[in-house]
Amino acid sequence: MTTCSAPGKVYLFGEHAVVYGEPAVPCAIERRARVTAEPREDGRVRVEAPDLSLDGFTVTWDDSADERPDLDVPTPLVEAGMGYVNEAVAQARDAADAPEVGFDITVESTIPLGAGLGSSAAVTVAGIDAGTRSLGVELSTEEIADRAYRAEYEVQDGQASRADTFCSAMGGAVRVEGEDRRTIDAPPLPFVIGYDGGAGDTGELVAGVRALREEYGFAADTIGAIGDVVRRGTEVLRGSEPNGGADEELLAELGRLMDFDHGLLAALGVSSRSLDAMVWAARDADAYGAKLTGAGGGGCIVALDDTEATETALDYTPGCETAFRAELATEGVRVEGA
Ligand SMILES: Nc1ncnc2c1ncn2[C@@H]1O[C@H](COP(=O)(O)OP(=O)(O)O)[C@@H](O)[C@H]1O
Ligand SMILES: C[C@@](O)(CCOP(=O)(O)O)CC(=O)O
Ligand SMILES: [Mg+2]
Repeated sequence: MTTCSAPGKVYLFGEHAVVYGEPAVPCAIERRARVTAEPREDGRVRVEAPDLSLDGFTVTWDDSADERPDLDVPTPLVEAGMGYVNEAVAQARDAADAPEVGFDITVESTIPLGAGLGSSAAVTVAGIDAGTRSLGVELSTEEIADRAYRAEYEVQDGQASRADTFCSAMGGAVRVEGEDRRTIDAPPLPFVIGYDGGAGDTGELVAGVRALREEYGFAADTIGAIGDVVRRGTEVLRGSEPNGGADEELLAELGRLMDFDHGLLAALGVSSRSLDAMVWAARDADAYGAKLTGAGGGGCIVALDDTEATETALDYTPGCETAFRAELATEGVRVEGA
C-alpha cells in the first residue's frame, strides 16, 4: 500500500490564456490531495472518494463488472466525477506496463472540488505516483507531470494546459508556456483565498472561451492581453529577491497585474456574481490585488494582502462561504508513507 500527496494551486495569473500557448504562473499551495493505492490481483479497481459527493451522495465505485455507482444522478455527472481517478489509474497501468492490474484506491483531499484550486491535477498527480509506486515503479517528477497532463487532457476533451499538473507535481511557483515549463523563484506571497462554496466545470468554461476566441478577433486579443500581463508579471518576479520578504512595491505591482487579469477574464465570461463580489470585497479591504483563480464560473478568488483586512472582509461578504490564508507549498508530489 502506498500513499502519495500532491498540492493544489492558485493562479497568480494566466489561466485560460495558457490553453492557447500564452504563459501562466500558477503557485502551489499547502492544501493537498492524498491518494492511497493497493494493487489487486483480480484486475478490479475499487475507489473510495469520500470528498466526491454528487447531490449529497458519497461515491464508491468499481470500474469492472459493468458496475457504475448506483446513484440517482445523470450518468455524465458520475462519469465526470470519476474521470480523473480513472485516467490516473490508466496512466499508472501504462507506466508500470501492467495493463491488467487492479487497485484499491482511496482519495482524501483538503482542496475544494471544482473551485479553481486544482483539485483535479492534485488527485491525478498523486494517483499516478501512488499507483506506480505500489507496483514498485518510481517515475521522475517530470514524467508524473507529463502523464497527469495527458490524463487531464483526456478528461477535458483535449482542452487542457500543462500548467496545473506541472505545478502540482513540482510544487512552488512555476511558469508554463506551451511545452516550456519551469519552476521559478518567487518570494513568499501573502495569498488570501475566498471560496463561494460553488464550483465551475473546467471543460465547459474552457469550451466557452474557445468559442468566443473563434468568433471574435477581440476575444483572441483579450487572450493575448492576458499573455502580456503574465510577461510583465514574470519580469516583476524576476527582479524580486527570492528569499527576502516580498516588498511593498513588488506586491503593489503584482496586485495591479492581478486586477487587470481579473478584468480580462471577466470579459471572457468566466467570472460570476459571487467571484466579482469577493474580488471587490478584497479590493475594498485594500488588498494589493484580487482575481478569480482557475477556470472560474464559481469557486475561489485569490487576493494578495499581508494584513488581516481581506480575510475579515471576505468573512462578512454575502456569497463568500469561507476565507483562508494559503502558504506557498514548496514541495510538490511526495510519498506520505508505505
Ligand atoms: N477528493 C477527490 N476525490 C475524487 N475526485 C476528485 C477529488 N477532488 C477532485 N476530484 C476530481 O476533480 C474534479 C474537479 O476538477 P476541476 O473541475 O478541474 O476543478 P478544480 O481542478 O479546479 O478543482 C472532480 O469532479 C473529480 O473528478
Ligand atoms: C482554465 C485552465 O487554464 C485552468 C483550470 O484550473 P482549475 O481546474 O479550475 O483549477 C485550464 C487549463 O489550463 O487546463
Ligand atoms: Mg482542474
